[in-house]
Amino acid sequence: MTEKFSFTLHATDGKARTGVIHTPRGEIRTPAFMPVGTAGTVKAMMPESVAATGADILLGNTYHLMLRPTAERIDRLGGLHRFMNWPKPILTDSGGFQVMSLSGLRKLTEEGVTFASHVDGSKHFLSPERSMEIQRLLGSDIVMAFDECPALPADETRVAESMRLSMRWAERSRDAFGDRPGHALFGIMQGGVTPELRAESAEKLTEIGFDGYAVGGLAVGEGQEAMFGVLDYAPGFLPEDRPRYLMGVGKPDDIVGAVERGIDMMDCVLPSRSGRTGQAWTRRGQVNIKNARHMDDPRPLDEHCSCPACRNYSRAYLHHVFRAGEMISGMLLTWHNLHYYQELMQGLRDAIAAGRLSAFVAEFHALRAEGDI
Ligand SMILES: CNc1nc2cc3c(=O)[nH]c(N)nc3c(CCc3ccccc3)c2[nH]1
Ligand SMILES: [Zn+2]
Repeated sequence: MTEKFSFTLHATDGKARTGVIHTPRGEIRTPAFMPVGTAGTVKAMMPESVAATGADILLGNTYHLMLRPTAERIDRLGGLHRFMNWPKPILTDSGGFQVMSLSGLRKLTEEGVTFASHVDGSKHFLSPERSMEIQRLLGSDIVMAFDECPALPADETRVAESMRLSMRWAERSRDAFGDRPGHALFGIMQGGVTPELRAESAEKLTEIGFDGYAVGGLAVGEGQEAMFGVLDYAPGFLPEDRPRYLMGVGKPDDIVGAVERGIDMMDCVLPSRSGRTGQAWTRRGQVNIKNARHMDDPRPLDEHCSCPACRNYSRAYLHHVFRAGEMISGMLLTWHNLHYYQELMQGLRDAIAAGRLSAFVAEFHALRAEGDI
């Protein structure tokens, strides 16, 4: 068990890397997929079940938790790990992204952002300093700098101004974070789809110095082609001995493409959110279990999958409980999707370690039929 935060690279295959992030609360195998536990829970999952899928770390949200039950209350109750019964590492976002996408009535200044809670309309304020304090009260192991992610489409001038504000906020985040052994602070690169702006952002972050670096400002509607276009160069602008975290990504083929381009960590609500709507992700593509053609199908979702949903239930049963609106439906599909995502990550880690990533990626695409299976 280590008392400090460090990243060990074990192998590379092209631009792809595999390694381990060491934290006092445990190891994170990379490339890693991090399930999102927004309000202190991965929806429809017990923490033990999330751990059983193979997740080494999960995400919490400063924005949601500061509104309800508040960071001060969670601190008084022993911190977020104790509160939500998840003893392994937790990464929390800094809140700015969620303010812009969720809250009402906002005012953005150099100082920070004031906004109305989407829960009860009450007024709140976030700044680099306040975000660092909230994430410290929550006790998260990996803290994200407070940034601004511009809504797309945005013209280059707006993207440049927003990125430069985020870089000034990154410096204030670093200063406010202070020296916290065993806890990490990650900077977030912005700059839209403009290489020069991405380079300027990476330079500034590297100069300030962070324990890890996120590629922000993507997965906001730009589409996979534009996202991969940025990922063809942006990760390479970041220090290669530190973890690189692509925020908000994504579908299985987004994840494979991001890992090929040098990304080490990813998060997405997709496997849990789509699981609750009956959308299953499998090695052969997507299954919409609510489709009538599954009504009499005795086969499992995926005969190769070892998750509880695939081991113990038929497509017919899953179809039935979704149609009947039974709670077990979201539980089983979420478990399956998170299990599938973790199996995909294990496959990527093994392939990179064995120097056979291109063969793995070719097989990944060959197996995936288009549309519903
Ligand atoms: C879905 N697409 C998506 N693009 C993102 C861009 C950014 C960005 O540029 N800056 C920050 N700070 N966060 C972003 C997020 C939220 C990721 C998250 C959610 C929940 C918990 C912990 C972390 C994004 N999510
Ligand atoms: Zn399964």
